[in-house]
Amino acid sequence: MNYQSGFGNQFATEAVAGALPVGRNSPQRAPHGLYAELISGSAFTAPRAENQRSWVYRRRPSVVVGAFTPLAQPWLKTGARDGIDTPPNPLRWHPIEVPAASADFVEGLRSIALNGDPEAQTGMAAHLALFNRSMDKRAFVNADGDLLLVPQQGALQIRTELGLLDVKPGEIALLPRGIAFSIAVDGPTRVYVCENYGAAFRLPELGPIGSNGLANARDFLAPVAAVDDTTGEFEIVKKYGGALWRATQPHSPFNVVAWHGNLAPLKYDTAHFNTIGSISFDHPDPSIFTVLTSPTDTPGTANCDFVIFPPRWLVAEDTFRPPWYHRNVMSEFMGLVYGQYDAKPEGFRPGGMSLHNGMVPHGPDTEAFDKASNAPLAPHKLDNTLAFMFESRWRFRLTEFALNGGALDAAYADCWAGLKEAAR
Ligand SMILES: O=C(O)Cc1cc(O)ccc1O
Ligand SMILES: [Fe+2]
Repeated sequence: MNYQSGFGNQFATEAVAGALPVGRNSPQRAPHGLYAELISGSAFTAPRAENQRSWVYRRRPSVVVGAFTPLAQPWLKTGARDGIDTPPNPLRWHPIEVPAASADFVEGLRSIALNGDPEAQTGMAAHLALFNRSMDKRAFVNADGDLLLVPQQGALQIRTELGLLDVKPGEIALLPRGIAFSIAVDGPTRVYVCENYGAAFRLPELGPIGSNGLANARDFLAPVAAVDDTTGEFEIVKKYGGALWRATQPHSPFNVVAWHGNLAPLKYDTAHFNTIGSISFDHPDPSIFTVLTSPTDTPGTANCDFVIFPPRWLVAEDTFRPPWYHRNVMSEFMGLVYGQYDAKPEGFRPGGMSLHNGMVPHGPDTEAFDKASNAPLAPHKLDNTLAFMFESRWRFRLTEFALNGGALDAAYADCWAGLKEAAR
């Protein structure tokens, strides 16, 4: 696979020599008779640092498509309005198996936790995608939000309008809103999905960390142009205002021969994350593990932070090293790609999920507490592990599927029952 590197870079790529106009975006006649089309990911007048747009040069413009009609997908929910009243308990789910019945990415989406409202361009959703079939002559366009895919089981071959991305567990994909894509898989596949209705994800500020560290811009990879010249009818599935719609068109939507700009799908390998931690004492706030952030208008208060807990050394002296007991104003949806999470060594399983909504107390289970309270404080490597968190300023409301679909761990709170009262 061939990629171009750099978060937010101004990329330029052509699958056919000479297809990209030089020195202008919209010549009177684009090269090779292609159509020039602009896709903007920010308001025209957004500040330069946040301005995102790409020019695509395609065999036919996207406007050549039939009328959209409703498409039922009863498991896919949108915004706080589609959630149900959610108890202020710590919540955890066992891994949900990929059903044997044939399903592609769109059919396999199962919404779990919701907040905000895409009409107001605020909030996010956490979904699972449980599927086993490749999308065939079918593309998905999400106009409601950007998608952040965190594959947990099975690799993804993603074809987008701008080219191809191969993404396997341990890596993530960021698919901007409004850009068509299609996903091919080899077998049963489980993906955690963050649908971000708010401001586009960006790299966090580094403050005193300096000019390097955490996720480095150059490790984000964008595709090169890869035109799909297959003929015949294509189905376009569009998520628009919380509903799915379908239309057909007589050609592939992946008919882009060349493109340039900084609005692009990206992949990132979390193995490249430069993890920073305490080299003196105390367990730091998990914000040091932020890979990407979707800010709100309130400084430092994210619509969504994507945070990872990667392999790392623990060396802090006279310190309880796992997370402390806490309750936070922010809401925390977590998943586990592989290995063990130090606060919950047994009950939180790869493919599982947890939700600790704003001001819901949580922290290490009894086993983790006892172990960490008595462990010799030699340097210790937390290895072969990758947990992550979608952290939001907005409380999550669960779907009926999440709360009553059978995967909820009814005994979760028991993991703290063994914590003894301190002597009086
Ligand atoms: O609750 C969790 O497991 C996530 C988390 C991890 C951490 O190291 C500190 C705070 C926090 O919310
Ligand atoms: Fe937490």
